[in-house]
Amino acid sequence: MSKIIAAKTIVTCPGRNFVTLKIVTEDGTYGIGDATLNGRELAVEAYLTEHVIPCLIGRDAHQIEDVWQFLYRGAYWRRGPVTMSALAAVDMALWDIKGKVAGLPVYQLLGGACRTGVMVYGHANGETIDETLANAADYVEQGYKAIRLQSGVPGLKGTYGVSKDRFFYEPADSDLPKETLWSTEKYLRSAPDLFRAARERLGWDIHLLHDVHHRLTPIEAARLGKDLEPYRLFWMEDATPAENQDGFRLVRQHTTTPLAVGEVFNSIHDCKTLIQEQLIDYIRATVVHAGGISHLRRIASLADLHHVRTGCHGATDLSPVSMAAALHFDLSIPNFGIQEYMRHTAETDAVFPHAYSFADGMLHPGEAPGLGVDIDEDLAATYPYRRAYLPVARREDGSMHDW
Ligand SMILES: O=C(O)C(=O)C[C@H](O)[C@H](O)CO
Ligand SMILES: [Mg+2]
Repeated sequence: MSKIIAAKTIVTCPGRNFVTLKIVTEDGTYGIGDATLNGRELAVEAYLTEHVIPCLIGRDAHQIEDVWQFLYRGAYWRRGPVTMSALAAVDMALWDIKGKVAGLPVYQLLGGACRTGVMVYGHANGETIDETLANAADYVEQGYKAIRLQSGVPGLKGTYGVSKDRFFYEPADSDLPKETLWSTEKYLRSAPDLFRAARERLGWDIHLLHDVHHRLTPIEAARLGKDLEPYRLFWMEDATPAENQDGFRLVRQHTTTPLAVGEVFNSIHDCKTLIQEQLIDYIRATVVHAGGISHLRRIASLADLHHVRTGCHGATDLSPVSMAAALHFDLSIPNFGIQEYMRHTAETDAVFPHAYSFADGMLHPGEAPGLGVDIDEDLAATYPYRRAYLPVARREDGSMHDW
C-alpha cells in the first residue's frame, strides 16, 4: 500500500498552456501526469480539482487499474476529451510513482523494450514547396528518417499546419479563434505537386507523411489518396472527419495510400470499428487524450490483432510528460509504427526537465525511474495561463469548414 495523501494541478504557460497533475504518496514519492487539452485547458483542470482529486485521497497509488476503473466506470458521464484527459493524467502519474518505487523506467514495467529506439517524424512546412523542401532537407541532415510535409496552398493566404518558424510550430496562437480561408479545390490541385517535388529532391530513402486535418469528404480523400500513390507516403492522416467512420470504407476501396487517424479519439470505442474492419493502417490515439498508458495499451493490443500499428500524436500541445509516457509505451509494444515529434521550446523544456533524448532519427525515454520527467514548480509559476485558441477555417464563400 502506498497511500495517496495529496494531489494538485499545476497550470503553466511557457509559450503555450500545459496542465499537469501531481500526486503525492505517504512516503513522499510523487508522480506527474499531463492533463493538457488544447484550448480547453481549464475545463480539465476544474474536472480534476473538483471531481477527481477528492476521490484519489486515501487510495493505494499502486492499484493503477483499480483506480482507472473506479474513475471510468464510476463517472457515469464517462468518455469524452475532458474526462479522458483527466483520467490519463491520473494514470500517467500512478505509472510514474510505480516506476520510482520500483527503481525502474516505466517501459520496463510494461514488459521491457521491443526495439532499440522509437522512430519519430519531424514537421517540415513552408509557404511554398521550395521552402517546405528546404526545411525537410534540414531534417534529413539532423538524422530524421521520417518527415511530415505541409505546404501553403497557392491562392490561399495562410494554411493550417504551416508555421512561420522553421522548427517551432505553435498553431494555438490567438486569444480568440483566428479565421482562416480554405479551398478544397485549390488544396487538391497543389498537394500532389508537393510530394512529386519531394521525391525528386529528397529521394526514396526517407518516409514522407501528410496531415489533411479532417478537411475532405470521403470521395475527395479517396481522390487525394490515389493522386499520392506514386509517391509512396508512409501515411495520409485524418483524411476525412473521423466521426463518420463509414467514410473510411469508401476511402479504403479507392486507394492503397496508408491511412492514419485517431488524434481526436478518446477511447477504444472510438477506434474499434476502424481497427476491426482494417479500414486504417495506423491508430494515432495518444496517451493524454485516450485515458493514459493503461487504456492506450488496450487499444494497441486490439490493433495488433488486425495489422494496425500505432502512430501516437505528439504535437506541442502534449507536454513533455505525455511525450515521455508515449515513448515508454512505444518502446514496449509489438505493433509500434512511428511517433510524432514536434519539439518543445527551450522554455518548455526548462519547466519540464526530462530524461528522453534524440539521436539518429529516434527518441529514447532514458533509464530514469518512472517516466523520467519532472516539473520545476517555481519556474512554472512564472508563466501564468493565457487563453489561446487554434484557428478555424471558412470556405471562400464564408461558410464554416471542417477541421
Ligand atoms: O500534430 C498533429 O498531427 C496535429 O494535427 C496537431 C493538432 O492540430 C493539434 O495537436 C491540435 O491541438
Ligand atoms: Mg494531425
